Amino acid sequence: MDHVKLSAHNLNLFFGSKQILKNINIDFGENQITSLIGPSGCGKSTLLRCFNRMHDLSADARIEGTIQLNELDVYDKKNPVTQIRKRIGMVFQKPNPLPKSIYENLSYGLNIHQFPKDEIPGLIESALKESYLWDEVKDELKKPAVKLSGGQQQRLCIARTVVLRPEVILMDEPCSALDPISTRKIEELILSLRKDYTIVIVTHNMQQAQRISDKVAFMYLGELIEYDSTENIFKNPRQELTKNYVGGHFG
Ligand SMILES: Nc1ncnc2c1ncn2[C@@H]1O[C@H](COP(=O)(O)OP(=O)(O)OP(=O)(O)O)[C@@H](O)[C@H]1O
Repeated sequence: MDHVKLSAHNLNLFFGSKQILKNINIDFGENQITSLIGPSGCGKSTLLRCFNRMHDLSADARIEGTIQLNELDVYDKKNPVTQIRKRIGMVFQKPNPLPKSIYENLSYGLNIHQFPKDEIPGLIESALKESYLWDEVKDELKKPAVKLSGGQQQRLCIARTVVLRPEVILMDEPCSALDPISTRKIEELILSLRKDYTIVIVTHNMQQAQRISDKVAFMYLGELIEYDSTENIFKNPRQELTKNYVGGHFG
């Protein structure tokens, strides 16, 4: 791996007394797409949410171990969570645009982070182009975002993340609410974003994992069982559990 962008070391997570993540160690390479796969409830989303401190407000969540973004200790209380989330953005399962216009969905974060006012229109245009949405919305930027189709809303949510120029984008099953055509569009978009961002994506869709990822991490019951190139995970897994899962024998 050329350059490690994001990593977890000896990561344990407990909800109350129940241990959900067990000693996770993983390095994500810069400008790589990594899929997290595994049966329902194995902890994929919980792990993803650790990377940008989404558990901060869950009173019953306890995290041990470290997460690093380059040299930065993500859980060092000196680092405000808003800054962490600017650098490590997130896209959720269901498109969740703000109940505002298309334009305001993008200007919102830029204003919070005090980007210069005169740069905002240009940044919004670039983010919409980068997210394959510009041509469809350029003449109706004042339209309420909720009036877009589901697939367009998800591309808007991706644009809302990239407009802040993050380093990492976390995606939690971003296509699960979409039809096959919208899904393909988002997959193409994810592939095109790889040149600028490091992407970690939770997916249930094995074909999707094969189509878009450089590396795949297979989790089972809170443990990271195997982490390797996409080709090795699907064609030549080292672990019996991985083989059974990607072979469709359980999950
Ligand atoms: N806030 C919470 N409080 C307590 N338990 C939780 C909480 N969030 C998740 N869990 C539990 O943690 C475990 C892992 O859940 P998680 O959503 O990470 O799994 P997953 O692999 O992403 O599953 P799926 O593929 O179904 O989304 C499950 O047993 C779940 O019930």
